[in-house]
Amino acid sequence: MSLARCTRLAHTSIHNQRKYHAMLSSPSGKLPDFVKMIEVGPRDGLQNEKRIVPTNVKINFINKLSDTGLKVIEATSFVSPKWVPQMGDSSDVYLGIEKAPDVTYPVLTPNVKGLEKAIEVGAKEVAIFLAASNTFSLKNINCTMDESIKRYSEVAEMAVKNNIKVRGYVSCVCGCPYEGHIEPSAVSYVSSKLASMGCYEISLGDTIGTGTPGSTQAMLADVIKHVPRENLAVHFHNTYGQAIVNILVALQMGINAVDSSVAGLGGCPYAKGASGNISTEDVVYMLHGMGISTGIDLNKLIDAGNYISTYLNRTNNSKVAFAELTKRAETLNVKENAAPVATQSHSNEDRCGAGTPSFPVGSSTKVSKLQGTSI
Ligand SMILES: CC(C)(COP(=O)([O-])OP(=O)([O-])OC[C@H]1O[C@@H](n2cnc3c(N)ncnc32)[C@H](O)[C@@H]1OP(=O)([O-])[O-])[C@@H](O)C(=O)NCCC(=O)NCCSC(=O)C[C@@](C)(O)CC(=O)[O-]
Repeated sequence: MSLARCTRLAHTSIHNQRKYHAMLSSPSGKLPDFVKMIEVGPRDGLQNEKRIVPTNVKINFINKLSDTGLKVIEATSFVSPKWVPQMGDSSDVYLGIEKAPDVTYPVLTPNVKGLEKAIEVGAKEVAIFLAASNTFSLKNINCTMDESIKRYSEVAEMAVKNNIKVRGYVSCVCGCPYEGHIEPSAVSYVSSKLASMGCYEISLGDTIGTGTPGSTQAMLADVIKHVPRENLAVHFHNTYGQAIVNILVALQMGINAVDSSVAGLGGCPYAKGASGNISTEDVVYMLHGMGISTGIDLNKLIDAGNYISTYLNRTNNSKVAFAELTKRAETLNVKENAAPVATQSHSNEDRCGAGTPSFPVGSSTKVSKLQGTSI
């Protein structure tokens, strides 16, 4: 995306974007000029949904995301449907999506069985997921950290033999829902293991969103001693509203890959109380406003987030999408016909509660009128 277009969407002049870019570059390094966004909405975003989302809705959602300029979209997970029923249609979803040639569609594989299924449908990239907490590991994948390292070594080896790229996740990098504080050294230990298994990128997951700029910096400073920052990504849930500032800290520390979820969808079924990921729209808005390009069309991203929020009948948890959709509604003068605009909610209870309105409340005609309106 051109700098001029970034400017229009970010409401900031090019002059100011350059100024902010220079000002916010930390003493230890310059802010990146480009950030790779990894969209995890179709997997992390939907896995916690109690009501099964129809396969065709998942496919439409991913197809819309493929048209936004995103280069990485985590499509689904080949986990046990007994553990995560929402992902039970992973093969149909993967086979049903239109795969853009310049986009990769990684899938989660918790064991060899999952990898075999991923190979069957022709997946080119898989993700394996370790935790920096033993208790979380037991709750999430039914084995200890040590057992999971052994299990994933087999998965990674088999993937590499099949020319499949492997991405790694570490959960609980800033805290565990069961054990509380997690030492940065535990995160570094697990990250090093993933690197030695051949993961080309390791995504550091603040699963329950308790990290602050301080704990994020301490954790990253330790991990960077063991794994090159070029091979790291960050993955923040926004439970405590800290995700966007934690991402800025990560960028200042030289990390240039960020996971996020449109409309702030998400949550881990085995991390009670954890809310959605930071919304992709909010991250992209911040990045463009600082003169950092992403290649993403923010308008199309908002449309994709609006599509899935409307389907789920949920409040759109992206502040940026909410603001821009409100503006679109005003421009189209449809406001008087719509029910009151939903207030933003960030609690998991609200997100899961039936009847929480998405934006805007009203007929699908009104919603579709708002799609694609330029900002
Ligand atoms: C790992 C297991 C399978 C162990 O679960 P288990 O019960 O110990 O496994 P099992 O081998 O005893 O198998 C149990 C049943 O599941 C079947 N099964 C077994 N594996 C598969 C498979 N791959 N695909 C389909 N079916 C499978 C297997 O065939 C068997 O079926 P049965 O014989 O009873 O009919 C299970 O615990 C599991 O699937 N866990 C995944 C949980 C999950 O998806 N969590 C969310 C993703 S992680 C996350 O969100 C965090 C992250 C990545 O976003 C970063 C962050 O924010 O922290």
